[in-house]
This record gives sequence, C-alpha cells and structure tokens, in this order.
Amino acid sequence: MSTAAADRPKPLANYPFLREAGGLLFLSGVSARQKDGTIAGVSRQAGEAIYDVAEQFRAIVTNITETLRAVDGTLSDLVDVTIFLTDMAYYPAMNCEYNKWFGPDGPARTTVGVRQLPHPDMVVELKVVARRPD
Ligand SMILES: N/C(=C\C=C\C(=O)O)C(=O)O
Repeated sequence: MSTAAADRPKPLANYPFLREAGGLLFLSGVSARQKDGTIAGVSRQAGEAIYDVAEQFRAIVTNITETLRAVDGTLSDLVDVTIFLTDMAYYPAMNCEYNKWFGPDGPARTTVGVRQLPHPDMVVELKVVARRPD
C-alpha cells in the first residue's frame, strides 16, 4: 500500500502518514499545518494570536481526506477518532464543526485536553483509525 502520493504537509520526523495493520489504517497525528508550513486558523491582532478552532478542524479534515485519498479511502472509512484540544474552552466550537462532518453513526470518538501540541499555534490535533477500503 503506497502512502507517498498524499498531498499533505510533510511529516515532522521519521513517521509515515499512515500504517496498515490487521485491515486497519492507523494515521499519524494530524494538525492544521499546511504544506507551506503555516497553520490554518490563526490570525494576529496587535501581536496577539487569535485561534479559530473550527478552521483548524476543517484544515485537519482536509489533511485526513488527502491522506485517505492516497489509499482510495474517504472519511466514511474512519472508525475511531481521538481529538486533542489545548483548551477545553474550544470544545463547544469544535463539536459544532465536528457535527458538520460526522453523524451519530460516524466513528467512535474521544476528546482529551492536552497542555501543548507540537507547535504553539496548534490548538487541535486528531489521531484517527480507518478501516482499509475494499
Ligand atoms: N504526528 C506528529 C505531529 C503531527 C503534526 C502535524 O501533522 O502537523 C508527531 O509529532 O508525532
């Protein structure tokens, strides 16, 4: 299974976009980082960072979609999602965006609060598992 074609920001270290095992696809953690290195959903006002968790979430969904596309998969193949938030104050807005993408029959989901993600402008990161497309 080739994963090299994914139209995704390059990994930050020596890990693959995804790894297959037992008919499942385990994707490495995905942020809103773009191919040019910027992070979606961040603006600055008077030097202060303003974070849009919904925009970051949408960018993550795009990154996941691109990763799955490389193996002929789609978001409907997701079976498990873990969401990392740097502040639970983002939880309601994240849920609102989440519900635009996934229904009650979507993947199992867990959300946890974390102190930091790999870049200070990342406020949300997803770790997902998908079934291997037929
Ligand atoms: N998966 C990891 C980072 C992902 C960052 C990104 O997608 O921008 C990691 O460090 O393990």
